[in-house]
Amino acid sequence: MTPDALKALVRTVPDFPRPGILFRDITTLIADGEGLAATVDLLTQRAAALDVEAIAGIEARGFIFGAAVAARLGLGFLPVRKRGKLPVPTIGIDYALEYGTDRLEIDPHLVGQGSRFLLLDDLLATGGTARAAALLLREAGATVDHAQFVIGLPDLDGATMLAKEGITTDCLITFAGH
Ligand SMILES: O=P(O)(O)OC[C@H]1O[C@H](OP(=O)(O)OP(=O)(O)O)[C@H](O)[C@@H]1O
Ligand SMILES: Nc1ncnc2[nH]cnc12
Repeated sequence: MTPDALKALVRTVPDFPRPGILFRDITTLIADGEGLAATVDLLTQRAAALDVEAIAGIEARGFIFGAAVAARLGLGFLPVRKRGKLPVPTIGIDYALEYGTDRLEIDPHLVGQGSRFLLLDDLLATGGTARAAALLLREAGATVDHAQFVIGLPDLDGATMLAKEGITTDCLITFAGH
């Protein structure tokens, strides 16, 4: 399946969760068996070319793809969770995204000193979420040089925000506009 065919499986919902946001919804993509398999195949091929030892996925949509790619590559998966979900002492970071603010938390004991993480999420918009996740992983001792996404919204410049942190960005498909 080509990236254009994957793009056609993403549903666009205007004015969600706020007026003016064009929400790029991956639930239609993952409901399609071929679409889901092709997405995980493409992410895995591209992740395999990177020198990484583990994958971190961002709650919630990053879990869907991150754990699948980690399993394919035989790597461990670390969930970067939203506030209050982890049952152990955490480190956390507040951040802003395209349509709000939130807090991410991790269990720092799951991060080995210097271990090389690939950050994986469904969508890159402003980059605020991915940047926060990378800073948190680094605070715990990880190296984070690469981030991978199914969808990129280049007009929101998330790749520039991540580049300023020394992080390369890879998106399977892109949508112009917000
Ligand atoms: O690049 P940014 O502007 O930071 O936006 C991208 C983030 O926004 C969405 O997550 P959301 O917080 O809506 O959470 P969800 O995965 O739980 O739906 C998306 O899954 C990314 O994590
Ligand atoms: N436009 C958008 N669609 C879906 N998820 C998003 N996360 C941030 N911006 C988004």
